[in-house]
Amino acid sequence: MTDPDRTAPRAKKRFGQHFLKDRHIVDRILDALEAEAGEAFLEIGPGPGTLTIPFHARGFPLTAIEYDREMVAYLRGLDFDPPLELIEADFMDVDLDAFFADRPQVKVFSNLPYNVSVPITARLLPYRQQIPLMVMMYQKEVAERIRAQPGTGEYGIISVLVRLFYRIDMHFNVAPGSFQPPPKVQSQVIRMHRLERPLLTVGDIGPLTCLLRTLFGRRRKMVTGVLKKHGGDLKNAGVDWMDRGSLLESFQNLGFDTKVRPENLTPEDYAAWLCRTKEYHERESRD
Ligand SMILES: C[S@@+](CC[C@H](N)C(=O)[O-])C[C@H]1O[C@@H](n2cnc3c(N)ncnc32)[C@H](O)[C@@H]1O
Repeated sequence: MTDPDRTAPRAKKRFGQHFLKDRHIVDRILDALEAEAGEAFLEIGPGPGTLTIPFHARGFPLTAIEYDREMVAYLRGLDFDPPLELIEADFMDVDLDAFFADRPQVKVFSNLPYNVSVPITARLLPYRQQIPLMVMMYQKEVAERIRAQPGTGEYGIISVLVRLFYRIDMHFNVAPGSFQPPPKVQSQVIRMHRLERPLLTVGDIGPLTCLLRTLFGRRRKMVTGVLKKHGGDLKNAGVDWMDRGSLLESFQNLGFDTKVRPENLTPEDYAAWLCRTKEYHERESRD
């Protein structure tokens, strides 16, 4: 389907463009999607179509969102049959409520622009019910943060948020030489499979993120101390039940060590804590 007369635009630094040139890595990413008939797919940042063209050739419905107008024009000039649905936009501005309203289940893949890889990932999480699987390439350190174990220096907000809803069941490293131009950093692809039963069953990402920001902003301090001192910040969380008193009461009630630090609580601990906090608040408001 490619038009041999057309030359892809040159990579631009400001869009984080490092194009995959290693066909073996391209195939590994596309195979990791475990695409099946009837499924729909979203690619973020197709660039010149490195992943897009071979994936489209596999015959699955694909939507791609690309910010760089020049890349969009280039892709539009290629003869995709059936046509590729291409949205020219900054992914961070796309109306995802509208996008996912029309598409009940969409597998997502991307060789992410590294400067916005975490915000893009965080922006997808509220739509997890529509996203059964993601295969994403990150700067290696970022992928390792997402995969990090509690108690380690890498473990943080994005590790908790992703793993409340997804199981990371596959990862592999990609060397700078697999890209054109080569980035200065190592890369890593991770596959995230949605959990059949999400760990978090109350509230949503917004309030939880507010709590995690308050805590991980002082990750070496004790959770109880941080809450006593900065729990007032949670007014901005947007839910009435996540108040300092309910959080402290349920924390104690769950039997967590009062000396524990934010980085020592697992995603399961955070989920249980939030659930108990909501129950506690509701009981208090009723009585
Ligand atoms: C690392 S390149 C990957 C290109 C191609 N998919 C590949 O694997 O070779 C990242 C792509 O994301 C695009 N991009 C950067 N920021 C974006 C944003 N905010 N929204 C959508 N696309 C973006 C870039 O223009 C670029 O095409």
